[in-house]
Amino acid sequence: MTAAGNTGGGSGGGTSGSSGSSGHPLTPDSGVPGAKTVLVVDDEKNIRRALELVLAGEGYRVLLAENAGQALRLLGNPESPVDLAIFDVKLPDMSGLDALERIRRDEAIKDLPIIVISGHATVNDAVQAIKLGASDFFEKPLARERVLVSVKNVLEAAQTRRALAEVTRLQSQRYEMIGQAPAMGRLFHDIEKVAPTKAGVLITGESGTGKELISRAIHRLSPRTDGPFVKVNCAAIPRELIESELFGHERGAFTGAQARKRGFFEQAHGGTLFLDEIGDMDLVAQAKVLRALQSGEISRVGSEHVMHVDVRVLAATNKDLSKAVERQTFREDLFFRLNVFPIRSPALRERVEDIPLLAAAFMKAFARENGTKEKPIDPEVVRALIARKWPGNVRELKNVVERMAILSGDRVTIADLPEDPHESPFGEEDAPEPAGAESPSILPASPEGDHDHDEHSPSGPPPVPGSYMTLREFREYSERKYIVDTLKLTGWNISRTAVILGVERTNLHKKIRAFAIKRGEG
Ligand SMILES: Nc1ncnc2c1ncn2[C@@H]1O[C@H](COP(=O)(O)OP(=O)(O)OP(=O)(O)O)[C@@H](O)[C@H]1O
Repeated sequence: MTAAGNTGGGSGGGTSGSSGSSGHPLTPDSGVPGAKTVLVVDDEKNIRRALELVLAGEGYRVLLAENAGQALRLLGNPESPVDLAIFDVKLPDMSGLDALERIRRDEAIKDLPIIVISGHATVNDAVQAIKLGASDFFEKPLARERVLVSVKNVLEAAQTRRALAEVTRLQSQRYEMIGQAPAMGRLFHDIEKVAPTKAGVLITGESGTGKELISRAIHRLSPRTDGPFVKVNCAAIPRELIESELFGHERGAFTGAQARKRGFFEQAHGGTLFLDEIGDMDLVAQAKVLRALQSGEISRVGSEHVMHVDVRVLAATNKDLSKAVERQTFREDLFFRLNVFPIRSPALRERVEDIPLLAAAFMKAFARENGTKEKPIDPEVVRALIARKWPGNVRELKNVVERMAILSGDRVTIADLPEDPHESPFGEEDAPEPAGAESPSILPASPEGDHDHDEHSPSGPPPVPGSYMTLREFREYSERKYIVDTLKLTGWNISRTAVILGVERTNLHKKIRAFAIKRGEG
């Protein structure tokens, strides 16, 4: 299809379906149930008309606008939601890119998928469009197949994003935790299985990975949900007080015991007791906890009276308790009692694909809690967040997002990102890989200097407007550069790079081979 080949009647600001263009092989059909609505914004009547025919012929409902103002009015109409917009760059009242920027700032339509088209594309336009989150960019004359494939792909991707967002919403509600990574799927599965039982659960994982949230989810989804949830931080209680804190005391039981006190076991009766940092509990207290768990009976310090308590105990630690058992600083019998059902809370670096979701959720929560406007986070920032190593895990990510929410202007840009305090002074290449993370794997470097790059090869010099590069060459150049930049950002780690780029690892390997990317280049 070329615009020049189509003439005729599409008037600006209308809906298709009435156009009976003679000679076109496909019949426009706006009456398909559930048809997706595409808004075409172009000041050239021929282009509007041509796109209308092609899209309506495939069963899309088509809206037309001849300038940005008209388009924004149509997009603002909640009665007639638009699923995808195709914007020309050059419009009479405002550039299509400025309109795109406006859309991205409008809460109601900010996620609208947009394809940008241009009659005289410059490299800058293409870069700007992609930066503003355009899903595709192509130049006129428009090829029919190219348009249809792009529209179909963009709509499908948007549908997948929406489905994922819905799953996230439901999961966040059920578990009050966010996570789409396979490791989180396994975790949610374990929570579902163990919650209805009375089994002891030992939750292990690094600091800030969500161990407390897991224990709360288990309690909430258990038959004890209406009972109390009592959290005890074993590391924070002085050794000489732990017994009276756990089991309570009678008035005058020891110096300073001025009133009778109920202990945590008693408070948790009918509910759940969460013993956090259990690895820090000393051996004397461990023996008492074990006895309470075995018999279900406790006595307050200074009392002979035995009380029966019905408590489910969950425990968490960021230490390796089996090692503590070997060193005899943790009782083996208590370890087995607690560890009936072990759950491991995955580190953030094992689920980097969750970082965009978590960052967006923390931004939303921060705005809600502080009564401020939710600020969009630039994709560049999200990519940089994914590339970090996060020894402090989700807690650290949350702190960074909140800090950026405070410091940034209207939107969070890369300038708002605080320096990474854990950055290796030796540079990313030499930085040690965290345990469990994949070691950098990249294709073997080809011998130095064995690639002759012609001026417009994808790895050639950076293009500037006027360098007479075709759009295809520009696309390849940009794609290659982006892959190399992302590899650098992740310390040449293929898995993380693949996650950031949203491609399969095997696909990334293919691209690396196709573009002859060498480890460490750039
Ligand atoms: N999957 C998640 N979704 C949303 N927020 C999370 C998630 N995991 C952790 N957080 C948030 O990160 C912070 C730390 O979580 P939490 O206290 O549960 O971690 P922890 O493993 O118990 O930490 P510690 O070992 O230091 O006690 C909290 O603010 C929590 O809300």
